[in-house]
Amino acid sequence: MLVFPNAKLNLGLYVTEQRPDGFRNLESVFVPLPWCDALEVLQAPATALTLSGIPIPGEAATNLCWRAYELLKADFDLPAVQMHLHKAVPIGAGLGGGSGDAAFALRALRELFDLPLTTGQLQQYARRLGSDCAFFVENKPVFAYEKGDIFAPITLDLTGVACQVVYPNLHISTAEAYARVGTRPPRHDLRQSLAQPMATWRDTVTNDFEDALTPHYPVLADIKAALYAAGATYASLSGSGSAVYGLFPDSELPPLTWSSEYQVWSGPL
Ligand SMILES: C[C@@](CO)(OP(=O)(O)O)[C@H](O)COP(=O)(O)OP(=O)(O)OC[C@H]1O[C@@H](n2ccc(N)nc2=O)[C@H](O)[C@@H]1O
Ligand SMILES: Nc1ncnc2c1ncn2[C@@H]1O[C@H](COP(=O)(O)OP(=O)(O)O)[C@@H](O)[C@H]1O
Repeated sequence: MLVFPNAKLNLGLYVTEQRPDGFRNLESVFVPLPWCDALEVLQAPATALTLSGIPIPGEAATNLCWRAYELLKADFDLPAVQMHLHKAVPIGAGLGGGSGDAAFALRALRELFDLPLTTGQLQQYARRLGSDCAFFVENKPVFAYEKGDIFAPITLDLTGVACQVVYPNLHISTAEAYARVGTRPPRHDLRQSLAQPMATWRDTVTNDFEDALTPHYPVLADIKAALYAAGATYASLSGSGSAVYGLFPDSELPPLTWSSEYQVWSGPL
């Protein structure tokens, strides 16, 4: 079975409270971003994971695809599988690339072996692999809260919106980003703000990580300014960075030229 785990973007992100379990409560809107890895899962005589594309730090057994398999194997009599992951989504980018791989591995294993798991049950497994992993089970725009793993529906019309995502070859780990950010009450009602015309989002749809990280990584502000200068209606850091994206509602992407060291994805949302 061949699947294409996509990434995500955050439209606004408020880090609101410290939790007793050490995590933070947040509020954000997650939307699927069609920048994809490729993952093949086949029944095989012995379990193995092979990798290509962007190098992923750590042993195969720490890879989120492997951990997804181990998680289900603990509860179901799964046969051995051969998995191959081709990595294209940058890591440490705030694009949830690893989380997407994990959730798509869970989904592929459920389908391949006909596991009797509801969407809610699969989301519970996904939550054990990472806070934003459960989002990729349904993979549709949601308002996310608590650890970013509880969802409420949101209506968001992004038809005709073109997007450019710029990864400045800068790995910011999620743990580092959370260590640098404080907590504060939400600055706006995100769902209300996103219901207004996109031209108003610049002032109301903000990401707390952007304020916390930009003083340490000025390149983030430079990319955002370049996207606005090129005509973006809205631009922001995604998640805990370091990818910055611009939205262009008339489907027209600007002829922007970025450093050859950057990775850039452009297309409709
Ligand atoms: C910031 C967000 C926003 O969408 O995404 P990314 O930018 O990483 O894609 C998420 O909260 C990232 O979720 P995820 O990447 O799954 O994080 P996890 O593996 O669960 O946690 C990594 C570390 O981040 C911190 N963490 C994570 C989530 C949360 N709600 N509070 C936290 O404090 C903890 O220090 C934790 O040890
Ligand atoms: N399949 C995978 N793809 C990407 N990162 C993975 C994967 N498996 C484990 N990881 C680990 O997860 C971390 C990054 O996850 P990722 O979701 O890409 O981060 P971010 O959302 O911040 O860009 C890295 O420490 C990486 O080693």
